[in-house]
Amino acid sequence: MRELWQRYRRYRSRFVLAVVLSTINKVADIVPELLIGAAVDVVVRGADSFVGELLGVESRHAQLGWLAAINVVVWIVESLTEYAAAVTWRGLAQGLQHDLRVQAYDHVQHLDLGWHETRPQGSTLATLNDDVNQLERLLDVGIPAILQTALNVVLVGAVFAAASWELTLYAFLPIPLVVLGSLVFQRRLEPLYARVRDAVADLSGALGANLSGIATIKAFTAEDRERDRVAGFSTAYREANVAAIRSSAAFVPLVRMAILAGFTCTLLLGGWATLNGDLELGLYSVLVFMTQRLLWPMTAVAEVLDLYQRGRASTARILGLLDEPVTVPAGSAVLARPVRGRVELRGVRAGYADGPDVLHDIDLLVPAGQTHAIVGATGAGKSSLLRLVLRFDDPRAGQVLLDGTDVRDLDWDSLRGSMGYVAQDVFLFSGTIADNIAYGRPGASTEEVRAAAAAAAAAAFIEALPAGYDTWVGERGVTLSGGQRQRIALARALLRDPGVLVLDEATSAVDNETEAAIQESLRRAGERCTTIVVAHRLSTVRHADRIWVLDAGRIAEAGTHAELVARDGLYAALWRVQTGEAVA
Ligand SMILES: Nc1ncnc2c1ncn2[C@@H]1O[C@H](COP(=O)(O)OP(=O)(O)OP(=O)(O)O)[C@@H](O)[C@H]1O
Repeated sequence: MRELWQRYRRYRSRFVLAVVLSTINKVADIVPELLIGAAVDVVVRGADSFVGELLGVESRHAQLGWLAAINVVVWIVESLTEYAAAVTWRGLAQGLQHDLRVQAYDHVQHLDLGWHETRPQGSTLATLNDDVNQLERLLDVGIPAILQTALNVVLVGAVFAAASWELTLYAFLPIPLVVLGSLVFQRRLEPLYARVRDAVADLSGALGANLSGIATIKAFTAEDRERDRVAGFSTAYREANVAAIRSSAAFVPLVRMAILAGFTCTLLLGGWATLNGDLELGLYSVLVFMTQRLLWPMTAVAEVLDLYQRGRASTARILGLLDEPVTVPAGSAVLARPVRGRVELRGVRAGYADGPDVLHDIDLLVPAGQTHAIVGATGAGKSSLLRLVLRFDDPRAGQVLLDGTDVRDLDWDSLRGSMGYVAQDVFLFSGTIADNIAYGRPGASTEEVRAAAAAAAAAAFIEALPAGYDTWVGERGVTLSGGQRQRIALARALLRDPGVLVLDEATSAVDNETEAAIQESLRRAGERCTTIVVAHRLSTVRHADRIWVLDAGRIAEAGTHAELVARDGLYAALWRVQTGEAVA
């Protein structure tokens, strides 16, 4: 909470305003009870009553009239401040939750790809959604309730103290008990709620993953198994909640017993004091009412505590997410545009997390404007190499350079802004085909989008669709075939007019004829940009200026297609297998 207070300074004034409004509201809320006492006092003591002496009015009727008038004013003030306080607290809660969510999301976007790959998506989603909502509830309901309870104690305490020190002592007797109980419960509840939050993250993680993999689940008739697995996570969530509820629910009866003691003392001792003439009847009635007002809200303390603990656990998770370090931070160097597109890897060694090296001693140069291919067996490290060029990861040793500058020194706009990338598994956003192509360069004209589609050999199939470029494609482009999606992704990359085009199996799902068409337009586009292609199908890359053959993370050989075939090494063997000249 302290961290929130420090991070979000701009909300402080609104917070203070909300506190002031709630305070006025609480004062106005207590006054009518004082007025009851004053009314009793008027009826019993007439001209000598407190109100009569205060206002200098003798008639009981007139005194009661004054009380009624004051009552009306107080009620109006109470209603207005109630409204204003609610709007302010809610505005604060909404504003803060919005800021936190957007900030946390933005931070998550900047976390390196490795972080995303090792953390279940659902868990991040749970933090961005549920945890932020939980915090909103704490600010919206919890904090005002805590404040109201505290104000209650202070204001009612003041009235009691003015009336009788003895009674104050008895009426307030339960409060230390309640506070002590709260502290004990809070300590017990904290780990329970942390468990609830973890359980909900696991549950959404499983749900998210299963929905993404629904086709696989169906294909393996794993529906029952998956239902049981989700049920397992749901059970863990339920049990975590039940444990927390059991503890927090035990709190209310404890508070009730404490209240009973306080109330009985005020009722009895106050009554006896009134009978003995030590306490005015009006004051006695006020005190009895006030004890109720003081003590009953204490039963809600448990609920508020509940909210507070949940809110705290959630806040810890959100702030934890915000504190995740960005391990691949942007540099600040800016490249002159247009970039030339010279890509070089010098003595690069790379791997993932704590795992072994997957690339060793890579020295590779792609001169500006050339098309180079990277081939090799599956798992040889081709995609890992491309990831270094895009700087999704940093190498463990060595350097990756673009136009002679270490990519670690470049700002994202210079580095990724000058690259066009088509990933192995294409991701299309929910939107039209035109939107998806234009994603490569927001603000591109319709003509430019169409030209890019033509260059990716996608124009014909798009125009044959009933809605053409306005065809809606789902989040994963589910309404399109694999080859169609690849071509849209290619158009999206080409529209950027990139200095370096990075293609990871970008045409693996299209037929030979379409691939030939794409090759042709890439050759034309390639005149302007450097192209780095990863492909299994060697016919895709045979015209490349240079082909690098990776074997178990090392460069085994390099050269043109003709050179490599003549060399009769690894590439030649692969080529023979693929062209059917050799039987593997
Ligand atoms: N995100 C990752 N985290 C950890 N290890 C990874 C990750 N991606 C790849 N690897 C490992 O790195 C090695 C090289 O994988 P990479 O994907 O670069 O190979 P590839 O040549 O592109 O294979 P393919 O042709 O099958 O796409 C493999 O042993 C793989 O297990």
